[in-house]
Amino acid sequence: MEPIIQINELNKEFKGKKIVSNVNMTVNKREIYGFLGPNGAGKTTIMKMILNLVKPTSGEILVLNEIISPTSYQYLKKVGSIIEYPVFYDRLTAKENLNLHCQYIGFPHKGLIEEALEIVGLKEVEDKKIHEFSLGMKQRLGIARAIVTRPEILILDEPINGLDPIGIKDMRKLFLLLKEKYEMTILISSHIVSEIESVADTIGIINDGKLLKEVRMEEIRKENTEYIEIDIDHIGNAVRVLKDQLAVKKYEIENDHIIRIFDQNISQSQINKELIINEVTVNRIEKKQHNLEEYFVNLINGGSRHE
Ligand SMILES: Nc1ncnc2c1ncn2[C@@H]1O[C@H](COP(=O)(O)OP(=O)(O)OP(=O)(O)O)[C@@H](O)[C@H]1O
Repeated sequence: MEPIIQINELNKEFKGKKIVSNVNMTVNKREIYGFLGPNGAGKTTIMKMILNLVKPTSGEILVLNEIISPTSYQYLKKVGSIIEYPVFYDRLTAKENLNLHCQYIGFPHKGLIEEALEIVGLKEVEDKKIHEFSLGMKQRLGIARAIVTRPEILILDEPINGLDPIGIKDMRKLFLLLKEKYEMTILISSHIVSEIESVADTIGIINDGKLLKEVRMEEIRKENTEYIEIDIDHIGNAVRVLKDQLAVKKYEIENDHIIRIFDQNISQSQINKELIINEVTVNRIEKKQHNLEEYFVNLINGGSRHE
């Protein structure tokens, strides 16, 4: 894996208030990096620092092996982005908007405009005025604008926010196309796990300006496939039995009566039997599937997982 964005010990303060704290992050070439965190976690601020729109208080950002300084701008030719909501001229058509953008940035290859519209699925409506566009169409046009120069890196701030289920599905397809066919590296922020769970290769989970975890999706899928959830009366006794009699190693205490067991080599019936023998009342025992949503919520809330 080849790092394409590398962030080291990044900090940002606004008027003495820490917004980003000691963030270390690596986005690898040709991956989709899902940047997950609740509203106000600091995602946009970090994206703006990568794009040199906001200056870090301290720390280092490397993009395509170049250390970003306040005067770096050449690298931006290789980076496309949508930060916050994409804005267009409402009375102009989709194509006219992209034409204007290319003139503005001095990009001469007009042929690529048609191609960008084709890629995002807006070729047929290129002559429609923007005020007739839906939110999903505007988001796709934003992406067309961001990819018209064929950047190596695409930075998208909440591109799925507010879209309907079909719009979300189309967007996911588009991300995969851009990664696979056009070999782009994509950094996407979101506060809704399910929006990017299926397309992300890596996720970085951020809360309160701190990167809590950076992990490959395949690891999460492997780690969190199935678990057994038990509802018991006596948490202390149950934990003792699980550890001493069954050598359970990976478990999580959800609350004062629910435990989740992640060890894959211990069966539901073994657990049930051992708890009953040891006089722990089992109210419920069942197999469940862990999903990223729970993983995310658990991390944000500082869950009590034992390994
Ligand atoms: N220019 C600024 N001056 C002061 N505070 C700021 C500024 N920009 C951002 N902040 C604050 O920094 C924090 C992080 O904001 P940021 O927009 O980076 O979060 P986010 O994770 O992108 O959330 P959202 O999805 O709501 O945009 C917020 O508390 C915000 O109010």
